[in-house]
Amino acid sequence: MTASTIPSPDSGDQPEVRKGLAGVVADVTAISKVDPETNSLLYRGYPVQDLAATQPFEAVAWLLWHGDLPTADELAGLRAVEREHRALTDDVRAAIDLLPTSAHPMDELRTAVSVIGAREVAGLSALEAAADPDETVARSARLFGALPAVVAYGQRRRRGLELVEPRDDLDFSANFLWMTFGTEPAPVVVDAFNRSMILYAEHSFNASTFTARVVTSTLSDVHSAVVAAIGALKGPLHGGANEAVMDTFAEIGSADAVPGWLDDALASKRKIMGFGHRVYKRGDSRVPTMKAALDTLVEHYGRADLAALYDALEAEFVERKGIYPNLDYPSGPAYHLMDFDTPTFTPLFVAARVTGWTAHVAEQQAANALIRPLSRYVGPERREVPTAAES
Ligand SMILES: CC(=O)SCCNC(=O)CCNC(=O)[C@H](O)C(C)(C)COP(=O)(O)OP(=O)(O)OC[C@H]1O[C@@H](n2cnc3c(N)ncnc32)[C@H](O)[C@@H]1OP(=O)(O)O
Ligand SMILES: O=C([O-])CC(=O)C(=O)O
Repeated sequence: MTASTIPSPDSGDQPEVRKGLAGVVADVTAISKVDPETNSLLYRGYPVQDLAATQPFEAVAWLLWHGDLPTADELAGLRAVEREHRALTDDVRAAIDLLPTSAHPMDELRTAVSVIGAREVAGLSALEAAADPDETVARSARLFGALPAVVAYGQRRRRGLELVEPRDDLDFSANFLWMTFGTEPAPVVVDAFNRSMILYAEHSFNASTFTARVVTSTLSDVHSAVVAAIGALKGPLHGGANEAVMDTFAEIGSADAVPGWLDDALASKRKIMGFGHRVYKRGDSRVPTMKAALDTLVEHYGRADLAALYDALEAEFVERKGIYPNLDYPSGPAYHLMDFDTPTFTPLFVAARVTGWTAHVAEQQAANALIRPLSRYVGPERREVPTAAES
């Protein structure tokens, strides 16, 4: 919209307000295609379920940033950068240690990214710090390498355990689990975790990605965009729902308690976390793949009771409301079975989504326009400030 087409507040024109920007196409993207009609999700043209079945997460990170799957040399190069940044640095550890152990892990992670970002661009003006898309991708690869140690250390700190140093012989997913638990993870767990990372990596103009693009559009830098995106993802209507799913399961207790619990929840108009989606109205394209990964974990850990609760809530809620699970529904219990603490689930989402966010930051930088929508004013008409005598 050019300045001349902006409706004047006095003209009587009433521009349509799309609450929540629902249905608004805000820009183009070549990174992912979310298609609710075919219930599909493509990353740079590749079906996400095929990537999850065949690729290590590092290769998908490369794909999102560069547009194609990496050659063997490119993958080795990214892995070298990722490994170089795996260890928790002293400044980040000191910043985390300043926070109470009762701080939410998303707040820890947000703080850590702030510290890393300040270090990355120290000495640069704000304009210099913004950088170009290539430098943004380079910084993003370093950040991608650094985040697992923050998540792992946070959980260990809350459990009163010592830091575990990274291992160079493990890939991203296996090393993430190693640093968190200090034991060699079973292949079935690594595989489920790797799939979850790939499924969580990217989803077009969701709220946190759009937040990152808004920040980028002012010519701010990639770490500032990621800090803001972490704030957006924390909310239970978005990434925070994976934690909320597990809280719901804990509240319900067992499969046979589902109908009564749901009667009460719906009577009090509660939102059932892990269900519903702004774009998908007939089911989330990623759920079957994540549910299959969850099934392997249920089998591995012998937790048929959890699977029964999962199935019972899904069946009952879909039958009553016709609203389907989103990705947070299977990933919450999957992370629970892996022994992550519930508040750590959304930071795991961040460790994955940082790849998508930063790919969008680079895309926004390459064809930038300041993001600044309009609002329709509904407050009082112009009035006079009372004089001292009148007030
Ligand atoms: C990875 C992700 O970020 S996926 C999303 C994770 N978030 C959640 O799981 C939170 C629970 N879900 C929700 O709150 C919603 O479904 C959202 C926010 C994800 C999508 O919301 P919107 O597209 O804005 O739809 P909206 O919230 O208006 O829902 C439409 C109707 O369905 C109902 N509805 C939607 N989801 C749910 C739910 N999970 N539980 C109960 N009712 C629901 C709404 O109450 C509303 O009913 P109404 O028309 O009678 O008022
Ligand atoms: O697309 C959305 O609105 C939310 C979502 O599923 C995601 O970010 O993965």
